[in-house]
Amino acid sequence: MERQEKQPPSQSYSETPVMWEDDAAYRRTLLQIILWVVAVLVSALSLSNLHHTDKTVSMMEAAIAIYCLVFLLRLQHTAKTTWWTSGLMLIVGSVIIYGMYSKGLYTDGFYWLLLMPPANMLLLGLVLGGIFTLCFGVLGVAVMVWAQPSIDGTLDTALLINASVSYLFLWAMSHIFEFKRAQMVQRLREIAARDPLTGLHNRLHLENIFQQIVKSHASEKQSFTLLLLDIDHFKHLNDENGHEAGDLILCQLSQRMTFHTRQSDWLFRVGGEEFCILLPTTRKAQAMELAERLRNDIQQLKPYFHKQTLQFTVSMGLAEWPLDGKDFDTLYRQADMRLYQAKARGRNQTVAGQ
Ligand SMILES: Nc1nc2c(ncn2[C@@H]2O[C@H](COP(=O)(O)OP(=O)(O)OP(=O)(O)O)[C@@H](O)[C@H]2O)c(=O)[nH]1
Repeated sequence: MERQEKQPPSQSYSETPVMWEDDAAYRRTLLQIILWVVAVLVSALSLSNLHHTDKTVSMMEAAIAIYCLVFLLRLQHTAKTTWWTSGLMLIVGSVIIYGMYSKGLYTDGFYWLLLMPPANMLLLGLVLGGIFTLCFGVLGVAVMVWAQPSIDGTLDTALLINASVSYLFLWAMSHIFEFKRAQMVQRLREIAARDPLTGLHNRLHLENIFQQIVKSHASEKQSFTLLLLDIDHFKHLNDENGHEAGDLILCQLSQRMTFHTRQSDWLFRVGGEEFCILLPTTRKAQAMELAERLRNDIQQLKPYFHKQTLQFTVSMGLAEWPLDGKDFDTLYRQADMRLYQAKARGRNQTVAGQ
């Protein structure tokens, strides 16, 4: 297979949405709690305002309560939670701003506005949450400057400064919290998806990545190959030279695999001495060339361990999508069967079938 120009790493987790539903699940749970709290709270406020103050605000609060209940019903079924959440924050923010503008609710409105930075960050993340926080902050200050003189004829500069500083402080704190949380989630994702010894991906997301590759290849009518690789007589190597020597072999093999593949290929350690490579846009014939190049290279590899040279070989089985199987289980089983054939035929060889 022709070695392609090095591309920017394609194995970024942000490009693999199916892999990381944990973060979405976190926001979903958070949303569920917040929606219930907001629905109950604004219903109570709506009833209270209906009797005491502004009827428009009361109607707006009732609208928020209804929106929350509809959102709660849709939450488990919609993939567009960001749209729904943005809608919620937009309505809540608008009611707060209107409340601040209408004279009677001026002071209360400001306190409610302070909820915007943490709520936006928690529910919408750094970028979208930041945009919402900025917009409502600017609107809040504008409303204070315009509306305040109309109440008593003067502008309370101290109050305006205090309000702005409090808002900015809360925004900064929420931003740092969300930034650190996102960083930690990313780090945990990387740890969870990698094999600590070789640094390759573990099998946790193999099937997800496979589905992703199928999706992109099906639309462009292209093929790709799944390669299974197993070290020959690894138990014997371990028994003869010790577990540490075995670990060294695993690491050297991983390095050679990385060297012989492109950055767009996916490398997994799927078991003790078993590896899987997904080769996008690669037909079996090309994959066979790569496999043989890799096999010959490994055969000549002589890792040095405790004053002795180690030698090992590998066997491989190939299967091409969609020729040898359309779903993950069928394709993997086919490659595994061919790997088994390679072992049965004497090891140190690749079997690709017809
Ligand atoms: N050093 C080391 N050995 C491991 C690791 N994981 C699994 N193994 C060993 O890998 C060996 C696998 O042995 P087998 O499954 O019998 O396979 P094999 O000896 O390679 O035989 P064939 O595959 O038939 O050629 C076992 O001895 C495991 O203990 C690891 O992380 N490090």
